[in-house]
Amino acid sequence: MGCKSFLYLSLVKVTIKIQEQNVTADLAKPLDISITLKASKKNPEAWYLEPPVIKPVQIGEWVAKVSEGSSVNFNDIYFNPHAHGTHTECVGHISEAFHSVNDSLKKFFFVAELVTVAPETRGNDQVISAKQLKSLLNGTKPEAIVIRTMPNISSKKTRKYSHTNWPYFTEKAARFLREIGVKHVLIDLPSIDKEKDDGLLAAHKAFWNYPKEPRLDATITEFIYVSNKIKDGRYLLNLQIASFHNDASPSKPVLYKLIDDENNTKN
Ligand SMILES: N[C@@H](CC(=O)c1ccccc1NC=O)C(=O)O
Repeated sequence: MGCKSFLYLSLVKVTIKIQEQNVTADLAKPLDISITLKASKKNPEAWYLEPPVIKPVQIGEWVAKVSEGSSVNFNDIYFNPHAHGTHTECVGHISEAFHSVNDSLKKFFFVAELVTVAPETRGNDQVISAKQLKSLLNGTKPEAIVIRTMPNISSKKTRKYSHTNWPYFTEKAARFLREIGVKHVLIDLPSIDKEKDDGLLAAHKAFWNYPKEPRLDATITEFIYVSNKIKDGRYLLNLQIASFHNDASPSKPVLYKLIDDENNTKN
């Protein structure tokens, strides 16, 4: 019969225990901090690559596009996880030995601290320093940190970053995060390191403790975008990747506001 029933869930309250902390979040209100990958000039770019390509498979006369007579839309996608949008990487990004991010990230919910930082000027560079992170974290030692850099303009979602010398972490800043036990760093820049650093990757190495004792379970997520509507503070983070056997994968980090959070003074 024509009877349909819909259930509108306006509040989906979950309480989970993470690292001995009970946190309650409303899963009906996701705050998506990923950038949508598009095959257009509007997609962000870094590392000197052209935009991604999404195009129908073509075999002889057959074009896999419904509007061109195919029964299905069936696209090939060409993109680079590091250059074209939100992605999560593991130490395999800088190691001689192969490591897959799909083996590094085995849990998907974390308590995360969202902080906003205005990088400091050092010569011709803009840097995020250990002192700034220390002061923003104010003694908290989160499992994940989400960093929103200032100025936070929505053009970050479409910016062409190649040759722009974007702001980056000092080596000390990355080491500080490792030392306080942060496992997952998320940032709204193409890299936590300086664009042109002659292959030094000092912050990546410090964060992963590479090559001394590589932290195989630590990840770096780059190219996120955190709307100005989201306030600094503690959140439940759901960090999901596509299951690629590769050093990096496109990812979808989503924040959930915590309800009645006694440990959160900010939101
Ligand atoms: N900064 C490095 C290059 C680099 O880091 C890089 C190059 C291509 C694709 C990704 C890179 N790093 C990403 O985190 C260099 O100047 O050699």
